[in-house]
Amino acid sequence: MPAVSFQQVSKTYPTPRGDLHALQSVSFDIEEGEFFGLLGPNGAGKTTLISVLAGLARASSGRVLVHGSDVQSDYATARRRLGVVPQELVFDPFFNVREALRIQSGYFGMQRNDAWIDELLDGLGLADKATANMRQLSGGMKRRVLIAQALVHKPSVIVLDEPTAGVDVELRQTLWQFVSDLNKSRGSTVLLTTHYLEEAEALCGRIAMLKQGRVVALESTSALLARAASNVLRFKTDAALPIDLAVQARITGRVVQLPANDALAVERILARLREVGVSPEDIEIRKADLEDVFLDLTGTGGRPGPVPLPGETPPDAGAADTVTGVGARNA
Ligand SMILES: Nc1ncnc2c1ncn2[C@@H]1O[C@H](COP(=O)(O)OP(=O)(O)OP(=O)(O)O)[C@@H](O)[C@H]1O
Repeated sequence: MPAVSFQQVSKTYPTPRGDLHALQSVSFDIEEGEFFGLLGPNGAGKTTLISVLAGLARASSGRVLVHGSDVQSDYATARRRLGVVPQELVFDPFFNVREALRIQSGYFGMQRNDAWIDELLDGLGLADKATANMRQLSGGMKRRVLIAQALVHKPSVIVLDEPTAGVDVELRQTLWQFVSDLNKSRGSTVLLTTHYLEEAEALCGRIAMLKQGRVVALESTSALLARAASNVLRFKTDAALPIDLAVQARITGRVVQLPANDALAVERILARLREVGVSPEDIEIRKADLEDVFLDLTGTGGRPGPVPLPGETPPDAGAADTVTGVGARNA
């Protein structure tokens, strides 16, 4: 039996400008013990799908099962098996960290849960904050508590909705270490949405990509990577690219990246640049990554969210991230 089964899930929001189809017949299963990634550009429907799974939103049609229990008709059983880490920082300011975790355990009818609470505090780097009031914690520490709260009832399915958006590298590493350990040692199923494609590539065995509420890819991470052009030519330039290259390029500020499978493709690109008088700087060839596939499939012409990949220029730092941006920037 799958850990999670999405069956023909649709969700429509009525808006003043007509119905908005946030999810359209989304169907896929997540098997027990999988580390599964849900990716998609902003507005693709990731949070809506997770809200339906967590019983926070009702699907307009279709159904979602958690270990066979329907999240609507058998909410309590399904919810017990889910540990959902929300995007927003919501917390009760009146309690200290340990109290908050004990109260959360109580919601699930778990008494004497302190051994597990200690393990969570240790694993998430919160051991010295156990008696700190929630109000006194930094944003990063509060996020760690939210994660601990989601895991306090030992759920078999862990759902992480962009848990590392805007958090520092240290927390990201602590979190991934901890969740990977749970996945490997306890066999927990993990469903992760993230804007960091590198993270999905490193952690997820299988990935679903959503675009405008529909599944556009559902494959193992390695199969998705195999879809990418195997090499990418990367260089810097201030000049405008000729349109035939611009339409294939991924551009971040001065950095241009073009699919180039073999030496001949590299030569052709360089010859074309010479022809139009563009001199590329810092030329290198790298292996294609998940972002290349993502851009190909979702056609967003940019990365999937506002968070830059490590080592890249943030999109709001004057970078033109789309093909049309090339013309706009360099025309
Ligand atoms: N309560 C709502 N009422 C109307 N429209 C909504 C509501 N919640 C979400 N939407 C719309 O549904 C679509 C999917 O939104 P959703 O938040 O699920 O996307 P997402 O993939 O999680 O995006 P992001 O990466 O930005 O978080 C968007 O067009 C969004 O504007």
